[in-house]
Amino acid sequence: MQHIYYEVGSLDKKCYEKFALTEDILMEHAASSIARFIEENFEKKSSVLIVCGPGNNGADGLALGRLLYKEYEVKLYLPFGAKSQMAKLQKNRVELLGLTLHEEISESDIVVDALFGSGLNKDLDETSLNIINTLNQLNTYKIACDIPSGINIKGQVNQEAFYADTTITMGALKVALFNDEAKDYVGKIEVANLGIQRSIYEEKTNIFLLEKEDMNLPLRNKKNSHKGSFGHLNVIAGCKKGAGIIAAKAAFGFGAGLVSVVCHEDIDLPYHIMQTHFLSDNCTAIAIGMGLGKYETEEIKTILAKEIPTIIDADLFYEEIILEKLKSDVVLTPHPKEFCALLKLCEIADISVIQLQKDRFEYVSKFCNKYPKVTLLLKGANVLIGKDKEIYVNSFGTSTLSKGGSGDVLSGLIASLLAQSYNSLDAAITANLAHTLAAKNYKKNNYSLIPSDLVEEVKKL
Ligand SMILES: NC(=O)C1=CN([C@@H]2O[C@H](COP(=O)(O)OP(=O)(O)OC[C@H]3O[C@@H](n4cnc5c(N)ncnc54)[C@H](O)[C@@H]3O)[C@@H](O)[C@H]2O)[C@@H](O)CC1
Ligand SMILES: Nc1ncnc2c1ncn2[C@@H]1O[C@H](COP(=O)(O)OP(=O)(O)O)[C@@H](O)[C@H]1O
Ligand SMILES: [K+]
Repeated sequence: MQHIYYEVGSLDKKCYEKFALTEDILMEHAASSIARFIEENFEKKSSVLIVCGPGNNGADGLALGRLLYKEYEVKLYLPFGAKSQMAKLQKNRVELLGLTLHEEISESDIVVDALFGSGLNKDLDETSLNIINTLNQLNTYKIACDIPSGINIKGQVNQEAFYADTTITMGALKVALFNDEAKDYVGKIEVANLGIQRSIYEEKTNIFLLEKEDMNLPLRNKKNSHKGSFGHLNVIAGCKKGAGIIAAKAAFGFGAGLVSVVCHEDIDLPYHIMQTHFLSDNCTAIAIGMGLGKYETEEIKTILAKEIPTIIDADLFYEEIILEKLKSDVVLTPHPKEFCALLKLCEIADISVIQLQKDRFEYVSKFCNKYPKVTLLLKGANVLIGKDKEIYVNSFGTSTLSKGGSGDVLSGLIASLLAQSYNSLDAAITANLAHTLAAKNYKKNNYSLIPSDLVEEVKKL
């Protein structure tokens, strides 16, 4: 797991005050990291266009130009001149070196966007917008310095932003890089060391980026076992029975010893999945909500009142009957529209999906502050898993998963781990990693995935 921060100003301050490092030293390291990336990936003499803004992001770009000068064909473009102290200092240095400034954008092998970084604090004016649009049209390798210009500190893209192939971010990972709106722009993310090791630069945080190593698959080590050793999941199937069946199949493939679908009407199920009309006596986890539609309220209430590990999905996020359950340890897996309905139901906020997507981290925090026992998994391009004060980010997902039924597979995977006695947070983290990594491993075209393909890939992890 890596740390993620809302802002790194306080970490920079620690460097100045505690380690007597200066802004100049930090900046030199920031620029060196980008220079190293270019030297490792591009031949000498390649042309590098560096677009520098008026503040310290631009100053990073100017310092980079100085570091590459002579070995590479450096083209510095400063559309707004140098305004911050550091930008003026760096501009003076490049001028003393004999570097001339360019007056316009031209085709180059590499483009470095050092226009705006964490200081973007207002809408882009026409000139900046034109620059970003022109850069985006260039057919070259694109590197963003710290953060693609046009993305603000919350990760919102309110007009347009620079489409980076790689973002080299300074010091530590920032929340802004992981908002869904930023995902198409950031490309591959690398962290630049600012003069001390990252482990010293960083402080305690409540936000974490999940890595493959955080996935703890339900591998079986015990030899003396039987099916009952791996739990019995009950999936409650409603009017859209397919959803429950997909979840049940995913759960079985992910290790639950027994899986039953609870349904009043007779349904066609694979032979290894059982049907029952009521909850099983030995049930160790419940999955409810997917494809539920209208269901007998009293019956749902009775099921939710059971002290059995439960995952709630889909249709139930619109129903008041879940409110009582939110006081307990339960897993919720809403997509953005369902989460908006839930926020309203809980009287936390009455917002649109667009508003939610602008501030995903904030609303997950608000919800988890109010319901600290709940494990909340907010679906999206980057999934956020919130529990009490902590948020875990999974950025492995791809649009391969944008298909009906993908969410049902995820519910099944989480439910399977709950049935196998994982705690709620561990179940959500491992199942979500498995879900996204399975989709990543899928080799056919990225438009073609169906739920059963996803389950097959999960089996191969
Ligand atoms: N603080 C530090 O120690 C370090 C900072 N570094 C760099 O410094 C950057 C932050 O620098 P700054 O705080 O100077 O901020 P920026 O350089 O990101 O932007 C601030 C400048 O842009 C202008 N501006 C903001 N929004 C605008 C808009 N929409 N249209 C036109 N102009 C706009 C502001 O008026 C100001 O002149 C980081 O992103 C990083 O690249 C790095 O050098 C590493 C060390
Ligand atoms: N573009 C994307 N990038 C990453 N993950 C995605 C993307 N689109 C969808 N997903 C994932 O696919 C799943 C879709 O779930 P959901 O919308 O509930 O589907 P359904 O209810 O039809 O099964 C979620 O886990 C979501 O995070
Ligand atoms: K930038």
